[in-house]
Amino acid sequence: MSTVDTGAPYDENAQIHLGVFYPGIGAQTVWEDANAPDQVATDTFVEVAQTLERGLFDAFFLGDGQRVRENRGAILSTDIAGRPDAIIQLSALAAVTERIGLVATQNATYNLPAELARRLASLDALSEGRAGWNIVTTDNAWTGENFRRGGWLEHERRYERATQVVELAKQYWAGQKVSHDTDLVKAVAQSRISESAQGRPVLFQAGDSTGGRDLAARHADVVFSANHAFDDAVAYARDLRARTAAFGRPADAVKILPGVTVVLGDTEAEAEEKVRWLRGNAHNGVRAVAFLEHYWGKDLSSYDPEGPLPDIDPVEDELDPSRGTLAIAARTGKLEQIAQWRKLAYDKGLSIRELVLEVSPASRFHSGTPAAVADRWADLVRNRVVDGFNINPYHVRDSVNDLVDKLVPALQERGVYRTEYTTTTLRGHLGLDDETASDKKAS
Ligand SMILES: Cc1cc2nc3c(=O)[nH]c(=O)nc-3n(C[C@H](O)[C@H](O)[C@H](O)COP(=O)(O)O)c2cc1C
Repeated sequence: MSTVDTGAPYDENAQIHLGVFYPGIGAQTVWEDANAPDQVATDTFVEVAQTLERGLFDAFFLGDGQRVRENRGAILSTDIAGRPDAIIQLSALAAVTERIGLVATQNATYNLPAELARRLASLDALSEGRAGWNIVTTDNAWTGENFRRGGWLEHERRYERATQVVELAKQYWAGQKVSHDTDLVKAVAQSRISESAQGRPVLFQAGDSTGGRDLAARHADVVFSANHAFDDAVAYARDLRARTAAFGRPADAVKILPGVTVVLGDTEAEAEEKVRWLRGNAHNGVRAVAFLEHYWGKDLSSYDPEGPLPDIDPVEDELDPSRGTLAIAARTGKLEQIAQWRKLAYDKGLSIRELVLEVSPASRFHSGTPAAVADRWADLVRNRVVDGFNINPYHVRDSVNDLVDKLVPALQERGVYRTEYTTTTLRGHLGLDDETASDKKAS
């Protein structure tokens, strides 16, 4: 029995829900490996989705980046360029899969509600009720420059707009007549979208601030959470469930799936060795200097990655929050952040590369033997700390195969994971209530 207070009761029969995600941008996946397929080819994602369906996964999930990050006028070396639009890519996958859910990340800052609702409903119809929308607000001004003619919305305004866009999408999906006119969104008319096998797309949410959590608590079915470490995950579950109850919903109405990278080995030592290799790969010398350049806003290529941190100060425009280079909490304190890094590097005698390895967010590894990871996860879902995980494979082929062939059987042995699909829709796989009726009442 549980002694952990997560805001939901211990459940001996809890089942784990699994998704696999690929970020729209970023360097969490090793694409350069000789055995890794092409990072944008349709065939690659057909292979992944079909493998995951064999592993009875709830969902295949794509992140979105409408403009890749830049560093000194060039695409940041860690970013993937040329990834197709998630909804279009998932529509192709709908044709070659039968059961797995298909979740598209789409931002609520730059999309128009009627058009977005229609595209998502189209994916839902094509896939016969397997679509999901991961609602994000997108925190950088580079994307803004491609839309809104260079305009950019402040953090709180982005969540105001996102709330309006989601509420409008729900109205369109419920077949309501829409009439909405604010300084952020104008929308009129009735949509001709028909209901899918699951009523409407499942709503995921990603974004960890108060505004993000409230949006999830109010409207989401699932949250793609950033809180994977045990204490953070417990605190997050309690917080989200209190917010959800405050919006008049059952406290645990929103499924919590943190993003993690799973590294499996036949022994603990082998798994640890793989983690070391992966971290080193993600933050080799060139990437470590590029990481710092992103904060300094200056060409640091003359600095030796194995040497000390630059002793020069960052340029002013990189301090502007609209640059989106830092997590929101750290944005106001860039100089302070750099001062902290200098102290850390000095105290521990770290080089640029070692420091970046130490402070970068690429540490959400859940690693070990399949049995050890399955034991840990069974404990977490039964204690209701999480409802499952959204896994970012570190390698397109090898790590996806490992999940399906090694981790899934270990979870099944522990009775926390399905042995066949018993439902046909994403809403069904996730065990979510049909909220379509309440959408209709609410609007
Ligand atoms: C786990 C996670 C995944 C995210 N994925 C995306 C993404 O694929 N595309 C995107 O534009 N923003 C993505 N975001 C960024 C959010 O949309 C948001 O802009 C950012 O987290 C800042 O908001 P916050 O302060 O509420 O966290 C993601 C955020 C989180 C926490």
